[in-house]
Amino acid sequence: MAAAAVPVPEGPLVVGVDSSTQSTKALVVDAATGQVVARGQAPHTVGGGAGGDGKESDPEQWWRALAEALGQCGAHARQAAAISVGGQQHGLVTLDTAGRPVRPALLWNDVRSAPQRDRLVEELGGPKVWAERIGSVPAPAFTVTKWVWLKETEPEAARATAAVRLPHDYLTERLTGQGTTDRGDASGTGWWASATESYDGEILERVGLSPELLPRVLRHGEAAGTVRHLPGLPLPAGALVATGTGDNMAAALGLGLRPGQPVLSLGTSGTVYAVSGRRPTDPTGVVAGFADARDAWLPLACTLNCTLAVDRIAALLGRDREAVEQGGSAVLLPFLDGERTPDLPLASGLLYGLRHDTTPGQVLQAAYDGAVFALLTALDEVLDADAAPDAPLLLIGGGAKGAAWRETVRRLSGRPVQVPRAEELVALGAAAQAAGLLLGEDPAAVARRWKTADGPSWEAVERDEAALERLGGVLSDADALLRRATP
Ligand SMILES: Nc1ncnc2c1ncn2[C@@H]1O[C@H](COP(=O)(O)OP(=O)(O)O)[C@@H](O)[C@H]1O
Ligand SMILES: O=C(CO)[C@@H](O)[C@H](O)COP(=O)(O)O
Repeated sequence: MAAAAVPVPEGPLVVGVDSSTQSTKALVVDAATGQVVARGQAPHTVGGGAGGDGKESDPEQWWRALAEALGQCGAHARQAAAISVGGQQHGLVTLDTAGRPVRPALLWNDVRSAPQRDRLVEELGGPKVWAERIGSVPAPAFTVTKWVWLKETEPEAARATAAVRLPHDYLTERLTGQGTTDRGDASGTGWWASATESYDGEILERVGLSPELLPRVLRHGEAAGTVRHLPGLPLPAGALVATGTGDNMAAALGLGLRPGQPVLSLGTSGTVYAVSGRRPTDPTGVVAGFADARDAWLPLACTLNCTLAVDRIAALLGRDREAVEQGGSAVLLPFLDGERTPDLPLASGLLYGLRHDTTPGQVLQAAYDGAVFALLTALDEVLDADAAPDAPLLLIGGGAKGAAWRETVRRLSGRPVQVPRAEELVALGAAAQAAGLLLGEDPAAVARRWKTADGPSWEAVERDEAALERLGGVLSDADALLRRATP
């Protein structure tokens, strides 16, 4: 059978980039119709740092991966009129006076700054003060905690730092030559106050970081600049560059979300979020009070252990990731990397409730249950009065392609589930932002016009209360163990 021909593009072409933990994905999209005309993907390496217990990546590798992913898009990328970069949130990129990385970036899922986080939260007056001012009680994911860790652990690297960037800022700056960021990604640093929508001078002073080292925060709809003459990068010089944003904010744009529509994203991180008109200020720290990429808010909860953790358990059991079996009493808390939601940065994985008749497939199902339970518990906190209790959960991220993930979410949430056919929603959101800038349109309206959220849906099933109760019970009874580092 002949391959289906890609229709001739109607409108100008735009590029959307997702620079995430595991890889860079690039899409070339027809701005008029949302048709993806070309795509590329190149992997990243995540290392453990000097002690082996961190999560670090080389920003130069992200840049090379971007060039490779764009290269795979062939001639289409060279015809793009605008581009935007969505990136993994929170990562600390430190640059020297020549704009080169001083050291590898500290990633969002590196929990080594947990002691610095605890101290910082107390020093500023406790969780409530942070929540009111910043919008979030920082987790060790937040950039501010990583900067303090760097100053204490590698003071020479901190001294050599002439600029501090987030992953998407770094890539955008390499495209334009301008140090810029946006309010969405800035809201995950811990030094951008959601109450005033500006950098917080007192926090910056407390952590010894000059505001001059930080990028300018662009407003929604502003341009970051244009693509410089960059030989070797298959993009036309002069193409418009949009602000870019954090990956979750980009996915929210990519879905054209309206307030209160709940999203559950299954990737390296698990996230649950919704757009809201109200600025979040959750003093428990479960809900991060991020800004979205427009002018609203994006209350969000994030877990560290999602698809990679469950895939690891499947590999340990020697099973395909779909080879789950129902039944039994096993409970698995898959906190292989420590955990952020619940706030247990030192935790490791825990398996409980084994019997002679427990099967490997049941243990694998228990890993899915543990990962999804943490997200659904947080979802209740993320959603506010805007949210309809029976609204379908939009399931996105690499895991949304898997039946075991989808069925676990249905069984533990009791909600209808919809899986958008469009797979790369972060990159599509970035493309919608680029198209919005180019055409002078609201990027969320662009995504709605592209019908990015369309896809099959599954009805609600009865919630598996027994499984939820078992998981909740083990989580609270094992609290002391989960707060301890493994010897
Ligand atoms: N067909 C599939 N079924 C289930 N999970 C999948 C499938 N394909 C990819 N994945 C999962 O998707 C994950 C990557 O998701 P993605 O959203 O691309 O991650 P990230 O953006 O965090 O790098 C992988 O860890 C893998 O477990
Ligand atoms: O830390 C968070 C959100 O607060 C993560 O969601 C990161 O933004 C990483 O995303 P992925 O690489 O898993 O997409």
